[in-house]
Amino acid sequence: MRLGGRMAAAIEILTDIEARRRPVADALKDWGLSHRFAGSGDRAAIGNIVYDVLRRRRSLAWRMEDETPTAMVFAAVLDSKGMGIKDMAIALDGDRFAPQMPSTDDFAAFRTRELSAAPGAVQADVPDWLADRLEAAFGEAWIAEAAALSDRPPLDMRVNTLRADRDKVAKALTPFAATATALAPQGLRIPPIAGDGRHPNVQVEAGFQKGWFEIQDEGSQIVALLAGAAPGMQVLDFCAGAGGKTLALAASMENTGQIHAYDSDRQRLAPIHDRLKRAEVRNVQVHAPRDDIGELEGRMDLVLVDAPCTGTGTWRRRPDAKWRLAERQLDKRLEEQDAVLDAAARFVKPGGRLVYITCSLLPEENGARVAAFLERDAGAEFKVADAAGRWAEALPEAPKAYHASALGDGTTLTLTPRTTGTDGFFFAVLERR
Ligand SMILES: C[S@@+](CC[C@H](N)C(=O)[O-])C[C@H]1O[C@@H](n2cnc3c(N)ncnc32)[C@H](O)[C@@H]1O
Repeated sequence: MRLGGRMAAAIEILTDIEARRRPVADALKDWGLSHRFAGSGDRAAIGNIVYDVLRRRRSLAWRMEDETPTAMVFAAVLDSKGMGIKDMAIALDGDRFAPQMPSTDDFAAFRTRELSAAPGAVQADVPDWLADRLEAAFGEAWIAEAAALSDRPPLDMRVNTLRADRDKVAKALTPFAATATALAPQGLRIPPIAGDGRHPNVQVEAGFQKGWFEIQDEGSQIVALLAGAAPGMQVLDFCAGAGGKTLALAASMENTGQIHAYDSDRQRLAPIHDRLKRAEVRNVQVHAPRDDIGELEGRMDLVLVDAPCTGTGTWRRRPDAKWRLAERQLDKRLEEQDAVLDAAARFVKPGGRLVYITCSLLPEENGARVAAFLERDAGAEFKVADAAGRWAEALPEAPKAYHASALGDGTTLTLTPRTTGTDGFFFAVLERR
């Protein structure tokens, strides 16, 4: 397919997403199934256009003064290819599959408007209702912080030190030019895709099948490391889900001690079994949702709460979620976060730690939930520890790229694409007296 056909396909898919409120991955898959002539290069290029538009739909629409999929696709392709309007006209000339090129007048706004003149939420590419919250989180830098959530993401992997080391995995991944991550000691990164390509499917590599590495964002690797799981500990991963953090904790514990992996949703927990097997993790006991784990109460050195959240920190990878997020969903998440913190805290032994993590950047889901927990903690059994100090211990070589905030007696950390080059994460540690 030529550029015009790819753009037309992207317009069709975006129209479908909008009309039927479909998840982007489903819409792309369906398009692929009904257009089998399209090769993998075409699909990758079309997917990039669709994702680029979804990441920046507000700013693209503002610059075009037109929020139709056609206008946004033209603007996104001009940007990503660094192309002028004339060059675009030449590229589409004679291509019978190309969409109708907007007229010179239609491009008037695009040629003259400066994004810096747009309202903050447009520059930041976020829904209006989130602007105040992001400003509360990042102050003057909020627009730059939010805009960085619209960049294309890298592909990060965590080397499983139970099976391999970073040099060995980097060598096995030589064709993909994976390089060491800047902060996480066991991370490898394939940079964001420039142009039309796509990241390799590293899960078909022999090294992946042998459990040498997992796909895990560098931010997720860092917060798992900061949790401070050490060999011989008793650990409860209370929101284990598919086990991304569980696997990282098991490696930190060198397969010793015991991790109890629990989740209230059987479906989400399901993939953990295969992943544990592949990674040769032997210190994890998986507890199904209805299992009684009462006997673990008051006995854990470390309880990890990787809480259900709005996922605003992962918008680079899930841009459609940005536009679907509604205030009532945020409210629901806040209730779940309070419930999960209260439920998990019971398992921490005196002198043990309760770690609270989200992949959101909204203050209500982060510091405010920890503060609310402390208020409910009538006996003042828990206190906030110094998360910035934990970073210095766990990552002595790494620059202190995070945002730190004071809370109670301690500090909490926020990682963002702009500062740490990772997905957005929040990290707090509470110590039980
Ligand atoms: C952010 S995800 C966990 C991701 C996982 N830790 C990982 O690293 O792959 C949050 C999880 O919390 C679980 N969850 C929500 N409410 C819960 C509750 N009350 N008790 C336990 N788990 C809960 C959800 O089912 C979901 O799997």
